[in-house]
Amino acid sequence: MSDNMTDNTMLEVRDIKRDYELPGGLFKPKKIIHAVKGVSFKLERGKTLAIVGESGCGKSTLARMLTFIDEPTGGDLLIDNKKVDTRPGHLTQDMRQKVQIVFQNPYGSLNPRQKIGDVLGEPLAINTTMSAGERRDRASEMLKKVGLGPEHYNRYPHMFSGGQRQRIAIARALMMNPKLLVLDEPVSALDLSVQAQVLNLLADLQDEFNLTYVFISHDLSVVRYIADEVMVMYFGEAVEYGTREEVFSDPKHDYTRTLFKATPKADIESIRARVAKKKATAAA
Ligand SMILES: Nc1ncnc2c1ncn2[C@@H]1O[C@H](COP(=O)(O)OP(=O)(O)OP(=O)(O)O)[C@@H](O)[C@H]1O
Repeated sequence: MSDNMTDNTMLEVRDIKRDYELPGGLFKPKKIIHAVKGVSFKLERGKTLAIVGESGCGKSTLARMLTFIDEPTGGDLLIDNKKVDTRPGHLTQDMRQKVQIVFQNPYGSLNPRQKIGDVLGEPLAINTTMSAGERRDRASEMLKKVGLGPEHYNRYPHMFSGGQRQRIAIARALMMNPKLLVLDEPVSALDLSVQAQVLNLLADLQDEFNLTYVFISHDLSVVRYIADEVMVMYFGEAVEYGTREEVFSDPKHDYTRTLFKATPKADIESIRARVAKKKATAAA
């Protein structure tokens, strides 16, 4: 048996880099920004890697490279044990479908004039030969999976709360049966109690579909709840990388210690308590 057949790795990133060139002017030389300076990690199927760090550390750039929005300037990206050809025009349809992204503010990406049922059916209309009836069934089924109902099918984005809109964005991301979800600050714009509900939903969907998550966040309380592994980024570099237990119980890097000190413990306890309470209610 080849290694690939036994390997449970969903995502492997080898020394990935992204530079941005800022054009110069008459008296100003052009400038290169090293947004991501060579990051490597491996993530197993069904697991969650949280990427933490303050604004500007390169988290979103990494997210954009993992989802093929930005082309890396160096390094390799392997998804499902296949090396991805990230050059424009070379990405296969199959690879594109395997990876989806959910952003912090789904409102920006939802067409205000499109009914939610059509929002969900669109990826199927573009990428499959499914009939309108089949698309409708699948969209309704997915609405149910994210905790919404058939009555929501014909409503417009403005008729939903922030938490519901994030559920819709998650549903849309799942329509093509992806294997990897990149979640870029998916709960940061939501109230704490709604955050807990959406995190719970993500955990349930992960179990049900064996999804692999890369979860970008600046919020350590959320990371502590959701992550199996944690990477801390600082000025484009991964300064810390390990299991959640390792990173939280024994942070190695000064930056991580400073980051942890800045997070009130009450936040962590409060989100854990809310999630536990929600789970208990659901089980009752
Ligand atoms: N398209 C771009 N052109 C030029 N520079 C960019 C571009 N995108 C990002 N950068 C720069 O790259 C660095 C990393 O940015 P990035 O958005 O990845 O950080 P981040 O950690 O996600 O921050 P935030 O949480 O604020 O989004 C920053 O210095 C940023 O200014």
